[in-house]
Amino acid sequence: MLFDYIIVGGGSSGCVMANRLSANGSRVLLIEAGPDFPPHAIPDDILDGNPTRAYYNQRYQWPSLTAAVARTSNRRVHYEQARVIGGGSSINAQVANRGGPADYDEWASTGATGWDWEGVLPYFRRLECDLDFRDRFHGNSGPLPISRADKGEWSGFVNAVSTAFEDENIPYRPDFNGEFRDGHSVVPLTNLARRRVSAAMAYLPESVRARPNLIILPETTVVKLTFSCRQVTGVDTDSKTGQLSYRAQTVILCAGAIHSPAILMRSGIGPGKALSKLGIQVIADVEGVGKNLQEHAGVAISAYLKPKDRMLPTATGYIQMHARYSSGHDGCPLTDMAVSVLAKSAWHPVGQRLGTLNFWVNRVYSTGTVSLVSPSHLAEPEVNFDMLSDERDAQRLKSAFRFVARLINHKALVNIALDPFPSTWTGRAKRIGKYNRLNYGLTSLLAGLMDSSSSLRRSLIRFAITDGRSISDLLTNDELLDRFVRQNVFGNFHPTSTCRMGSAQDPTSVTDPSGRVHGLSGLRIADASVMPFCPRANTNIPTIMVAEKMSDAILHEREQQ
Ligand SMILES: Cc1cc2nc3c(=O)[nH]c(=O)nc-3n(C[C@H](O)[C@H](O)[C@H](O)COP(=O)(O)OP(=O)(O)OC[C@H]3O[C@@H](n4cnc5c(N)ncnc54)[C@H](O)[C@@H]3O)c2cc1C
Repeated sequence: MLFDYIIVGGGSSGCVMANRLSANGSRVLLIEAGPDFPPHAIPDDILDGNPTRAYYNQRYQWPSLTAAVARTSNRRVHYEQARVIGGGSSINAQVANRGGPADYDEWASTGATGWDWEGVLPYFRRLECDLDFRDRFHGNSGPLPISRADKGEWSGFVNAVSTAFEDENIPYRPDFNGEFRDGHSVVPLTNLARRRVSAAMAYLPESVRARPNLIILPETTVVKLTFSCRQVTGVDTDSKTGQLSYRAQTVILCAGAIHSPAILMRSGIGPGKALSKLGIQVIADVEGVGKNLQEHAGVAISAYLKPKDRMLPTATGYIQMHARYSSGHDGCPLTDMAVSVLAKSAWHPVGQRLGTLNFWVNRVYSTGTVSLVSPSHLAEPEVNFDMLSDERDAQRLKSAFRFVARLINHKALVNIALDPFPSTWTGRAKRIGKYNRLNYGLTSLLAGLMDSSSSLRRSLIRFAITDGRSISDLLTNDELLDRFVRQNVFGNFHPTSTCRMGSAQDPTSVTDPSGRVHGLSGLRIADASVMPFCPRANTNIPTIMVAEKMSDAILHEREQQ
């Protein structure tokens, strides 16, 4: 069968595309490497309003994907990327930030014509059904519900952080998706009645799945694209049942910022020399494929909370507050930094006792790469983030550490956030964050010891939770702080920009502003990889906006033909 569209990847962007492009009768094939869960069979950990169980469930991830984080630390870690219908939106923390007008105006100024704020706002409105705000910034009839936990649910810890922010001139702003200045707020969530709503749930309900012109093919990996000269004609796939090819007039890559460039390169589209070295026949020498990789680089400070200041078991989510502020560093824009405030740091008993200020550089300048080590689809691409390689990012993350250390010692917090310590979401914290009985047992034991005496707690924090460094050690020794941030920096699972949009004259760009890959026909990209740079927001809602706008452009062009 010849499809009108093959969509590769059923993640945040792919679900949008499948819905919008199949609405007018076009024949659409959606191919997803991971499992599909129709609305009546969604696993409980995906539905959970508290995302920490789904976060680290290996069943929903690419198991062998690793990444080098920062050049100076030689650290290569498992990098969580979704492999399940709904993609990142099925396992993410459900935070629904948009980023601000300046992000998109800058996108447009770098060659993504039409992607300025006025150009993207209609699509932010179209994707959402905001349950709290009705004004020109918000949509109230889109597929994706966005709601905010009640401020009254804030724990004692989060209320005290709010007081500290107010004293730092970072005031409370009720609507983070409508006010774009420095401030702190309740977190907007892709969440309805305390349950997750993924892109799959929002865009692929039973009514859409029932369309006879839409086929969803789960547990099937796209190996590479097929061509006739420079015209893409379809895809080769691999699954448990064998290798099959499918044909379409247009293939749309929605495989995310790590796997879309990998599929391109396996197919011969990318940096010619590097592909030739691997024995891959070069179809189009597009230097920008896999370059310009960005992520929000961050570290964290955590503290032990007294029982009365912890999150109530009945409260929604686990990130209760989000803040943005301006670093004031030379050459950096306003609201370039972000802090998310976790009223509990993980699902387990230790996590329930720890509050965390997770802070990151929200407008990053460092860039990394995705490259191939083998032409085989069975080998994951090599991911090098090179976080903090741009000195502005390193300096701002260090300043942020000093700022958050001051915040946690604010008078409103000193009797609430006890024994604060530098923390990171890496190594030990990640291993113990996996949802299983052994980790529950271990953390129950550790939690009991932490509660039993303050001196024992301090020793445990110093020697079992951290690597022995205290906040004051890092504040008094810049070299130590520098080493700490470079060795412990981690992203927020927000990879973007490896196939960035731009003009055909720009050698770093891969697609035009409608997602068409330069120099080829029948091929588009419509996921987080096309973003010219990572916006000042968690990336799920911006990605869904990208797919909404791209699908509109495709349908519009089809109408004109
Ligand atoms: C653990 C985690 C937490 C996050 N937290 C947040 C948050 O709270 N808020 C927020 O805004 N953002 C968050 N994000 C980021 C956000 O979810 C992503 O930016 C967004 O999902 C990206 O959408 P995408 O469509 O580009 O890619 P994805 O959603 O990753 O979708 C890509 C899909 O393509 C499939 N695929 C890849 N290669 C192939 C192939 N060869 N063949 C077939 N299928 C393939 C994958 O299996 C996947 O399902 C988080 C992400 C993760 C992983």
